[in-house]
Amino acid sequence: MAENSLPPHSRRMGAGHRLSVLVPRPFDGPLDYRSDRPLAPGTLVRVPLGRQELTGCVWDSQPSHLPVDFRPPSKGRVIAFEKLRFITGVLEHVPPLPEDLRRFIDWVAAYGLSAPGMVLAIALRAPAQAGNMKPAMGWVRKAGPLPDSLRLTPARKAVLAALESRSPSSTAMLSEESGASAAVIRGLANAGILEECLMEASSFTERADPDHAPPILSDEQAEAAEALVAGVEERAFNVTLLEGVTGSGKTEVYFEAVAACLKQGRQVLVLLPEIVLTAQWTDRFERRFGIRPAIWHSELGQKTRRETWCAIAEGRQQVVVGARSALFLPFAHLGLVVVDEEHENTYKQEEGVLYHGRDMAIVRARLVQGAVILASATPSMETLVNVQKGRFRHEVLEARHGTAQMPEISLIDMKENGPERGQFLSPLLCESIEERMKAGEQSMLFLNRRGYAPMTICRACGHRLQCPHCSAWMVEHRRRRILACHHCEYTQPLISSCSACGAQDSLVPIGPGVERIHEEAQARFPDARLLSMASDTLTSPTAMEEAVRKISNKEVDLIIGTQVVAKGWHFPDLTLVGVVDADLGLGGGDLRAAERTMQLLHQVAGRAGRGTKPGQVMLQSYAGDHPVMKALLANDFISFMEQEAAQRRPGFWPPYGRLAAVIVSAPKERQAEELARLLAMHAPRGEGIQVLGPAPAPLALLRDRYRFRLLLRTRRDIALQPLLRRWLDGAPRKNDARIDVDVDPVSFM
Ligand SMILES: Nc1ncnc2c1ncn2[C@@H]1O[C@H](COP(=O)(O)OP(=O)(O)OP(=O)(O)O)[C@@H](O)[C@H]1O
Ligand SMILES: [Zn+2]
Repeated sequence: MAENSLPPHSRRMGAGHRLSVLVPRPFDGPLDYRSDRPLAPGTLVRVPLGRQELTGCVWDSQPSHLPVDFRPPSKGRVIAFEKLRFITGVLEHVPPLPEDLRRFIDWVAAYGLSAPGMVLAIALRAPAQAGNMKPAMGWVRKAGPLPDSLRLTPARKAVLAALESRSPSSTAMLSEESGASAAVIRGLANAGILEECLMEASSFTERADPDHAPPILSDEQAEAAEALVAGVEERAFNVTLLEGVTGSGKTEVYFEAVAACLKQGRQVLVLLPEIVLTAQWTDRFERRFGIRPAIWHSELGQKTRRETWCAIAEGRQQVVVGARSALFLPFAHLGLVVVDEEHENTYKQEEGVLYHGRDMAIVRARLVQGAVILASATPSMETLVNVQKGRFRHEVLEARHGTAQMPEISLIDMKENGPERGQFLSPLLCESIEERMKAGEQSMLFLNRRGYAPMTICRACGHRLQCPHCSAWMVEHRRRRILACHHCEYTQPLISSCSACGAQDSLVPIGPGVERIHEEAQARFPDARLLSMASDTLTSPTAMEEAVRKISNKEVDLIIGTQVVAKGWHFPDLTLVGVVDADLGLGGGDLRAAERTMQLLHQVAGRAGRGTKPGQVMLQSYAGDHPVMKALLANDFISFMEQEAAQRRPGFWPPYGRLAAVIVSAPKERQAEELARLLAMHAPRGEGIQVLGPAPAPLALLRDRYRFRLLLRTRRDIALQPLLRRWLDGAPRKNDARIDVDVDPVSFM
């Protein structure tokens, strides 16, 4: 190959080539290595770093692909070629990271001011473990287009034809299907027509059938589906909000767009806000398309993870459903991304590399000229504003599917009609549950709080049990017989005497968690069959599947759960939803507290009456006059969001302005505070730019670190990233003090 035709990432100099390699470590950009042959960008390589050896990726950062506003700083010192270390190996059998994924990684890093290597680490979680993978003996696929010079005997033709319908294939299967001998297959491999590959017997991927079992859509559904299909058929970037009341069939409708994408031979990614929802979703997918899709989330085993990763890179796996990290999969030809329940906060990654799954889904799709569908009954303010501005399209489903009606919502004023002391379920709510049980219908009690009681207090001295590492109360988990901090991993066994005054049996639980509601329900309805659903008791998709099965088979009368029960479930016999504490989310008063409470309560209310029987929702509240309660009772989401918008617009609060949180933390309070004050002194200034704080974070102590927060707020037309870079690059890096940046913060803790 002529020297000047080599790409710049592998320039030839002296003996070998200079390679740019991004490694999964928090550097500003890729590092330079030396290789004795040029390697294409995307190739996964093993490289030495200090005394370690890591898997990295040959990189081709092109800052010109990023908007000027958030280009990362250009690279500093160039190391002399002779001093570069050699790469130690190439992961020959692992597909390279495609260009659009590399650009996506650059984008996520630049937008969130994260180290690109740490973003790459998310994408490498599966293949990095594949370093030692060897091709499976006897598994083959076509190596590429057939050379013109190839002599095609009938036997060879038969082998290639058999591979059309099933690839990769084992030699034995191929020989059986084509009638050709193993020698013919070996001959093709020796001629370079077939290649051995990584696949194992279990990983043969079936094709989804877009016409397997299409539903009969209502007129309203058909119209929306048609628009979504058109979006896919454009083969250009576009975003549509599919807004439909709970139970309107949003899933069935966007399945039509999935079918259209499959017909084009392109891949589909569907994001769900909770892993536990995948079980019911994959069942529905299977009924519609005849096969199960690939599933992607953090709890997959290594083997499945590797196989799925390769199948997606090779384009064999057509549909993936998963958590936000699925955005970092190496799709060969992605055509459609669906973000179901787009308003959900769980799409925000809050640890490590911070990113918002919904927003990054849109970036990912734009890089591949794909379509995006955002589905929700209660779209986020961000999305609604994008619709208003004409950036997103909008399809609406106003009616529930079939004969199902929207549930009737009522409020129980706890000031007037509350329960007796020490209890949490009002007489009105209990009566309704009893009625439903008599009628053979199911009820659900919702309380967004895990454990038995959120706080434990000593009756003798007033001491409250607190986490020694965080400014948070210890939460009693009676079933597990522990006290747990919900902000760190600290737990301790239940104690019987006060840790402050030593008084015996003086500790009393304050307030309810789901476990306590379960206990109360058990006492009130001794004959009822109860089922608890909380994220700490139903941890795996399989446990969830079992719970769902029980509910669907009517082996349960009363479901008691935290927010996992609120999400997209469909239980036709569930007719009553009781919200134990409707005011719970309104405290704390962060920017989106009201919006979020509204969305959550609307969502949980939407579980009632989805079948033929009408549904009823009862909200226990002390704040009946609150706009959220009024909006829920009037079923008027639109006016509520308009009021919210009117409150946020003047102060340039998101989505009318931009926000980034800067969190300063240190093991000593004074250290953190000093650095935070210093930052405030050097804060960016200018018209439309404002810095709020520093103030102690609501979680002032977390994992033994004291925390202070600053908030940078700008007008929408001012980009945050360059301001943040200039501001924070100048900050002193002192001892153990740390500065974390959260662009577009969702949590204000
Ligand atoms: N056209 C249709 N034909 C047959 N069944 C349908 C049709 N549309 C919807 N359904 C069924 O109605 C139920 C509700 O639909 P779906 O779960 O898609 O609603 P949704 O809009 O996603 O609700 P939510 O926002 O509450 O999750 C499902 O069981 C679904 O299979
Ligand atoms: Zn803690």
